[in-house]
Amino acid sequence: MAKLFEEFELKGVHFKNRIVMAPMCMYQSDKEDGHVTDWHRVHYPTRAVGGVGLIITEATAVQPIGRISSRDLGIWSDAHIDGQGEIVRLMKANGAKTGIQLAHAGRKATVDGDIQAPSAIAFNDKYKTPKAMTIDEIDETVQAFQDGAVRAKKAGFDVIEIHAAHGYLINQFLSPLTNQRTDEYGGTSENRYRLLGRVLDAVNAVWDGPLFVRISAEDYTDGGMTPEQYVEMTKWMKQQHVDLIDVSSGAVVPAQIPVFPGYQVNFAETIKKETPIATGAVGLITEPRHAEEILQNGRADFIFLARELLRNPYWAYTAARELGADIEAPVPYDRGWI
Ligand SMILES: Cc1cc2nc3c(=O)[nH]c(=O)nc-3n(C[C@H](O)[C@H](O)[C@H](O)COP(=O)(O)O)c2cc1C
Repeated sequence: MAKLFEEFELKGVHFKNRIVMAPMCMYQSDKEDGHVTDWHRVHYPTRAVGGVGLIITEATAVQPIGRISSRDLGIWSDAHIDGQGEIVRLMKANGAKTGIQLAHAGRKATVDGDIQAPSAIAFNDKYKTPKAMTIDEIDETVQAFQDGAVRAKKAGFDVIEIHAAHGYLINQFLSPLTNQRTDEYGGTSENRYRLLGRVLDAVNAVWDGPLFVRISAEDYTDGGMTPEQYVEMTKWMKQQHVDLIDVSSGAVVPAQIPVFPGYQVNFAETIKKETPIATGAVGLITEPRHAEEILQNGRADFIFLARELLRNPYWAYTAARELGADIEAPVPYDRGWI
């Protein structure tokens, strides 16, 4: 049996295969209110019908000030629970486990008004210069992640992923390139980790399901973070009951990224072996045999796919045929999936 179709369990949640839909912003909320729309109601359950084991929905803002765009999904108010619950129900009804990525954009927010970050440094000249966060604002943000987790639980999600990658707020604290604070949130790796550590504690207090963290393992810039440096932090994450590190890279500062099939897999492998902890490999993985190689060689535990699932929501079916795995078709598709 192909490993891609082997089951997996984390904290009592059973995954039917190792195929994960990576979070992808759709920017399809109406009226800047962060609510789910028909687009989400069609887009996400379609991937469930297509056989994806776990669907992690897009970066979902825990505070309006932390939106990447004004059309991001939100979970900053109780009014968001019903809409999120509806897409969870539709995904589950079609056989997938469900995850939400809790997010705050920090200095990469493109909303009206002031934006926040660890330090008052703009990403580039196209972005606003953020205000350096006060301790009170940090406290409010930690609380917002906890409130978001409570709402995600009420909506019925199986997995919470904390977005600590791609140069968004938590990542801005983790990397010395973006964090030039001189208080207890900046300087040493312990201090730069403090915001993520507090967010994980706050989420753990209200959440006992599988907990993932997405990191940018490599900043591709001198003086920035590397996978080896992240090993120290992923050990701390493991102590804080994190079950899986979703290993992405880049976007912390403008940098040239060498991109090729599987370009981030080595980072997932380093984190997995050195921590050790379960990892997700992501980034230009499109071929079933490539996915199988990564799993069989013990380089990661889950395969996260993003753009390939935009092209082919039935990738799991395609992969099963190619790898000779026998997977259950949705009953109405039985005559087609043979
Ligand atoms: C349209 C689009 C939206 C994305 N939005 C998010 C997001 O909300 N959160 C996130 O962590 N990554 C996001 N990403 C990055 C993907 O999750 C993934 O890491 C990246 O596309 C590389 O994987 P791929 O080669 O399979 O597409 C996005 C990517 C795309 C193409």
